[in-house]
Amino acid sequence: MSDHQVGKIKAAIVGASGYSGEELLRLLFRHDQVDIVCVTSRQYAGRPVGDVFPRFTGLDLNFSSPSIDEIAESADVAFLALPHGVSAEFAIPLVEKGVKVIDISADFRLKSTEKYLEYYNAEHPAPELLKKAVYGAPERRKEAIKNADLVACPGCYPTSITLPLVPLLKAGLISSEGIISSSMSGVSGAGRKVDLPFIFPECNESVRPYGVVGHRHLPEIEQELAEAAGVDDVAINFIPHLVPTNRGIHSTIIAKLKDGVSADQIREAWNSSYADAPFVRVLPAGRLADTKNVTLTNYCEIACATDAHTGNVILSSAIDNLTKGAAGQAVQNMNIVFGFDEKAGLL
Ligand SMILES: NC(=O)C1=CN([C@@H]2O[C@H](COP(=O)(O)OP(=O)(O)OC[C@H]3O[C@@H](n4cnc5c(N)ncnc54)[C@H](OP(=O)(O)O)[C@@H]3O)[C@@H](O)[C@H]2O)C=CC1
Ligand SMILES: CC(=O)N[C@@H](CCC(=O)OP(=O)(O)O)C(=O)O
Repeated sequence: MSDHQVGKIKAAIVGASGYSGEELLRLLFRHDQVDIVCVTSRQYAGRPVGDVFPRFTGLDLNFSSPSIDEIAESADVAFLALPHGVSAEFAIPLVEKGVKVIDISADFRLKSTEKYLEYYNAEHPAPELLKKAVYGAPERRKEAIKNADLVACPGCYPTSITLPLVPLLKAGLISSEGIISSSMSGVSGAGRKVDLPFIFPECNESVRPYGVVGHRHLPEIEQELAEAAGVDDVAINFIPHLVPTNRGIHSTIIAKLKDGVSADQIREAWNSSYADAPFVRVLPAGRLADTKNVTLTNYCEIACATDAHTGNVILSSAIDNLTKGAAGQAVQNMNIVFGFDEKAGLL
């Protein structure tokens, strides 16, 4: 038994005043094996957490703005809930100082530095560290995550798209060509900031696509699908939409079925791939996924319908973008890294 299985670990939440940070607070406060020792925010440093998030009123914890050395001295694990680019600045020294890093940003998700430059308009800040980072999809990388010093948590849209598609590509039930995902996200996906297109009157009573060509999640999704299909490249259409809800992502994915493949075979492939995946819920025939059934949970529900008319399968998946799409998956990864029950703090 490792030391961590007998005692509590100390966690820092870096970027705790944002939406992913708030969700980490909610989940880690109720985690029996974790003590939150440090919650960072530049703008709210010195103020009680309950001042900024009234639902935490009464908790004896203040925001602070410590140096990276101070974070490393106080914590066994650091969750980075920071904008991409900034996250790497923290990850590099923290990993060097032996702190386990669970990064929620996009900085270490892409294996290709060329793709990072193309989609994030910046040279990758730490190509050497990128080689050590493990893409933290617990359903397919659990063994690698166990030994990781740096876990790159998958993006929210990519989580909702890869969970239904990967087992089907691996089993050769669908073609890797011509996949389309039309996905919808609640407004918290854009972060906790004041920005005109995201204020209430602009989003309410509105459904709008954005980033329909070349969204920054595209190379991440394609990287994971190509690996599953066992090919060098996969090209998909990914069409995100902003919808007037606070939380939740729904993806409707269309893929070409291989000859003779039935909906039952699709569900069988999912059930067998996800037999040991506590947070994937395969829905029975006749049901499709619904964000309201996963809100504030770490579940991803997946469902399918086959269409004999076109020979396509229509996949439907739903997650809470802040839980399975961000903080919940991060806690799931922390549980795996430290040898805790994968579900701890998440049910
Ligand atoms: N929202 C979502 O649904 C998802 C978000 N993510 C990713 O998680 C990360 C956080 O996202 P989200 O919670 O939405 O973001 P928010 O904008 O809500 O919060 C960002 C946090 O980072 C802190 N911060 C910003 N700039 C700096 C800086 N230069 N130095 C130190 N701290 C800084 C802010 O605190 P302060 O300004 O007070 O210092 C704040 O706590 C991003 O990389 C995002 O892409 C991933 C999956 C889903
Ligand atoms: C609604 C909205 O704006 N969503 C964000 C994605 C959410 C997010 O932060 O993406 P990561 O998972 O990469 O961190 C976007 O489209 O860029």
